[in-house]
Amino acid sequence: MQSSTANLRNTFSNLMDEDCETKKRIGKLQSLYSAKEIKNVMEDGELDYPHEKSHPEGMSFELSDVNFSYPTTQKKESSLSSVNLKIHSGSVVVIVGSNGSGKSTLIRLLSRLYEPTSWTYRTTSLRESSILLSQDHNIFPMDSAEKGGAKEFIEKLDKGFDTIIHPMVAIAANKLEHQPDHPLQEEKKKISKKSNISGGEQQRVVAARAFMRMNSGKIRFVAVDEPTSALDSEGELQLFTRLLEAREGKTMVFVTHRFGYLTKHADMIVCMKNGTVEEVGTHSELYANKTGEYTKLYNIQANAFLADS
Ligand SMILES: Nc1ncnc2c1ncn2[C@@H]1O[C@H](COP(=O)(O)OP(=O)(O)OP(=O)(O)O)[C@@H](O)[C@H]1O
Repeated sequence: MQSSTANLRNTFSNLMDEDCETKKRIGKLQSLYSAKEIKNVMEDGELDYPHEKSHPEGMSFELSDVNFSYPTTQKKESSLSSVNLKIHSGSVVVIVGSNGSGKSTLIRLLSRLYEPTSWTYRTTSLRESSILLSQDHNIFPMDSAEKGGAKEFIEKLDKGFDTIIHPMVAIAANKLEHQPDHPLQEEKKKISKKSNISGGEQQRVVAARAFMRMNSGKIRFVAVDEPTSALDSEGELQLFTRLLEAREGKTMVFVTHRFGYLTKHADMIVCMKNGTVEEVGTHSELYANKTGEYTKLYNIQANAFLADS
């Protein structure tokens, strides 16, 4: 089993220019970096992510020679190999690539679902400043909002916004079947039945929750891993439009298989292949390379569309 050898740095140049004391502390942490990396010990950062007033821009990232293997993997190859990438503050970035090329792994590392070996900022503080919309989600009761495209279908449910979508109490109580006196048993009885909603409707609820979190004013990074795989075309367009409308002061990174609206609006497209960054550029820059990976993937979709019409 190969251990995680991610080497990921998050740089906040504006902050470093602004705040001398912070700069000194970051310098101290960075001087410790190599030693920690050798021991492969994850240390949480010491700093809170800066408040919106002192740091109104989106997060910026710099990945320097990042290698990453999942702790549980049986595979010899790393999921990411020698990834170098700069993501500028406030930019909209789209990650594309074929299945298994490393797109989700990259966005998970940026969102710190998996830990690199060293980091400057406190995990909890970074999480307060980030949102990840992904395919793997839990739906919590009561989440709803118009921007996520969930309002219309929620209003049609028998109990509307009072509907409990996933009775988490019931799930927890299932583990307590041999403890009849446990207080959760009472809660379980109160929940009559689970309300089934479709995959696309679930994605709308998850998106709605993300918009609710954006209202906190703390969000500086929005990571979106294929949140629209089950949405219809209209729902997808609406969601992307609303996310892009909310982009001010935020860096947004999307993973998608669908070319079109998002790739056209991206400040930067990252095209992955076999765990490496194959190409980086705008749509027109990448499409100018007629033998490139991006052009190949784009043409497969464009040709399929033409064949259908
Ligand atoms: N949780 C995991 N544990 C072990 N290996 C994983 C895990 N998730 C992904 N991998 C492996 O890491 C590599 C990159 O996977 P990743 O999910 O990042 O690709 P992707 O480009 O997002 O693929 P897709 O387009 O199919 O979603 C693949 O070889 C995959 O099998």
